[in-house]
Amino acid sequence: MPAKIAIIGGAGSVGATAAYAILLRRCASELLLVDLDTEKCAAQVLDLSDAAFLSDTKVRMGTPKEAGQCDIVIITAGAKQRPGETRVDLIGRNRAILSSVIESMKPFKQSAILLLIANPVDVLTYFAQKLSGLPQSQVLGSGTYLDSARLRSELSSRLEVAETAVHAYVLGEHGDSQFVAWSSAHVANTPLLSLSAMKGVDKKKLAEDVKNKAYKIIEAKGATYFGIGGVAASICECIIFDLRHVRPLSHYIPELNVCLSFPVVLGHSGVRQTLKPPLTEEEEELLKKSAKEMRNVIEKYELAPDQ
Ligand SMILES: NC(=O)C1=CN([C@@H]2O[C@H](COP(=O)(O)OP(=O)(O)OC[C@H]3O[C@@H](n4cnc5c(N)ncnc54)[C@H](O)[C@@H]3O)[C@@H](O)[C@H]2O)C=CC1
Ligand SMILES: CC(=O)C(=O)O
Repeated sequence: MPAKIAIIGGAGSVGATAAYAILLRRCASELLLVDLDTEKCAAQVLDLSDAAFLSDTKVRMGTPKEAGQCDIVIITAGAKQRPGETRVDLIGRNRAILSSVIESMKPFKQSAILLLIANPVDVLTYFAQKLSGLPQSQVLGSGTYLDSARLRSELSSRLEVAETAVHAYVLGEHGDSQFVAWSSAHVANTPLLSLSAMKGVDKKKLAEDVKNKAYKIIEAKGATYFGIGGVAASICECIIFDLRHVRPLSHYIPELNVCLSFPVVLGHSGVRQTLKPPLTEEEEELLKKSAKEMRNVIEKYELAPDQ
């Protein structure tokens, strides 16, 4: 299995945790960590080498040019939220970092998949599509995969059903304008909202708790990284083994002219198909609102010089 994965921002908490998860899932032959902080990056490689006995993956430090020739390039480089900051508050800093890392990696291997994780992930996915010149289907963001995992975990414990049987998605922005597609959520084809275990559940509060989970973690420990590390490894596995799993990921939606999350079929060539679930009128309104917020940020930063 000759797949090569690079992580730009690999010395950071998310990059190193993603590296560890990828190593444990044995989905790459070679894993390259790239970071401006070369001293810390070298130390992360050394630390990860202590776990190498669990895996066949070779982990080493790499250059941006080498990363551009990898099968998957994960971008975690960027500032993280301080307590109280939103993801969108990071756009000025992270848009500039994104431009510089993409330029430094060019030319890309033609079939490379770019996986955006740095925040605000939907807007950065949109800009990465423009800046990289790669086909839109090959540039995707982790989007609401993490939020949907948080939702399913919460529902699974309330319903006392395994998470894999709970089909429920958080859609839209990976951020404050996200919403839960309650109307299409189901367990074994039984609409979720008709289940007796859902009676008395405050759906609004549950959705707010899911939305605010990152804020709660950041407030107490400064960053989130285990969940997203697992999400990154799962996305890589799906791409490398052409698994065609359906996952809610950020990708370009032509009719909205933004990147945000709907479920997609994910395979070796990236996003193969968008599967937009049926939405109620109210959910359609929430979707439009989320897209509008993304578009406003894009328009503000589209022509702005890097700062
Ligand atoms: N999409 C998601 O669900 C999640 C996204 N994140 C985002 O991931 C990003 C990274 O978070 P952490 O790893 O906690 O931050 P961190 O501060 O631990 O790591 C960021 C790394 O990026 C590196 N970096 C900065 N500029 C660079 C450049 N030009 N080239 C190469 N490396 C560069 C830094 O040296 C640092 O090692 C943040 O934007 C955060 O908001 C975090 C958790 C979940
Ligand atoms: C930080 C972030 O985006 C998250 O944990 O959802």
